[in-house]
Amino acid sequence: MDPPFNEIYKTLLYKQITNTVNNVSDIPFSFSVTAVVEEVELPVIDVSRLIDGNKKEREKCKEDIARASREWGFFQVINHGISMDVLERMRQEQIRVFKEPFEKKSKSEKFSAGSYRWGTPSATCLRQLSWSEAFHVPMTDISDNKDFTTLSSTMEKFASESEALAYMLAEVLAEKSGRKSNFFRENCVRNTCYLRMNRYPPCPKPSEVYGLMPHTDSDFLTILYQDQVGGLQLIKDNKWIAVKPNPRALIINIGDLFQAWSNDMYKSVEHRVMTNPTVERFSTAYFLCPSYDAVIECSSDSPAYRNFSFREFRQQVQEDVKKLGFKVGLPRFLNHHY
Ligand SMILES: C=C1C[C@]23C[C@@]1(O)CC[C@H]2[C@@]12CC[C@H](O)[C@@](C)(C(=O)O1)[C@H]2[C@@H]3C(=O)O
Ligand SMILES: O=C(O)CCC(=O)C(=O)O
Ligand SMILES: [Fe+2]
Repeated sequence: MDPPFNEIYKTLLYKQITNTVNNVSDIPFSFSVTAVVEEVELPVIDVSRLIDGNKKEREKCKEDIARASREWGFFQVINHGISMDVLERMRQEQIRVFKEPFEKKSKSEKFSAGSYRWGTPSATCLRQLSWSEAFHVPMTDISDNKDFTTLSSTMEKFASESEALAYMLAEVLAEKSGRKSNFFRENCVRNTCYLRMNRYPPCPKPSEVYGLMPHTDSDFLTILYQDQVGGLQLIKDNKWIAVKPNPRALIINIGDLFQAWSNDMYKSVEHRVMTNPTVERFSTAYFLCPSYDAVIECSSDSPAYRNFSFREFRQQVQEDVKKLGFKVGLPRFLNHHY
């Protein structure tokens, strides 16, 4: 059974109509989202060259990763080392867990309280509603899980394979920005990372609501495993572009922490997910995060951001989402912010 999306939709639509009648400014939502967007293939990088390639091929691969992270903030990796078997098992377990009744998911004892999310609790207007449900799970919940299930063991396996890829990419990006690459193995240990399982149910009003509202990720980098339905879009050169699914590839995107740590060299790019009227969509994301006490320090003579801990960043994001209905993110931590 789906979460009560229709009810929240009706409530927010009613609010929008009454506001329009009463001339209260609530930006109409008919809508930037339907604007034509180009479908493109993101840069595709064969990362097996980092391990099997000769010196020249390795260097070329590193440069490809760094360039895509500077120019797109997004790229795809193939021959990434995460086995098809683990990916398929992850997807099957995910489909199974979302099939459970809404009441069971929302009171789920599988993971700690608040891991299951649907819609956008803070939404005060239609444009803030996300037509999706997710389990946003801290890895500690999985490693400490005493009742060993196929779900938790599959998540553990998916996470350990993703972790290896995430370290490898983060180390390349550190090296190419002149930073020490051991930072990640020291500060982003297994238990500080997050795994997120997303489900986007079919939506009867696809032109009026997002599957996932525009956001940047609050981590160092994200590894995304999506199905072939499509719907992910990102901003490039001030335009929304749609990502064409590639069955062989995983998507990598730079998060806020890497943008700050690299002093804006690598870009944490806004992205969103569009809904589909008939087909449900699934994706799984692995977020490379440091411990809450880790300090994100820009290395530069003129750092764009002040030093901040991951704890501070998360708390600020949560406070903004609660108070304003959206995440402000990095601009809050700019030096000379006024
Ligand atoms: C309402 C919100 C929660 C969120 C930030 C946002 O403003 C929009 C999307 C949400 C999201 C989705 C991806 C990540 O899980 C997340 C941590 C992020 O960076 O953007 C969450 C944010 C959150 O849950 O705090
Ligand atoms: O489902 C997708 O394609 C993107 C999901 C996403 O952006 C996220 O979970 O942060
Ligand atoms: Fe995201």
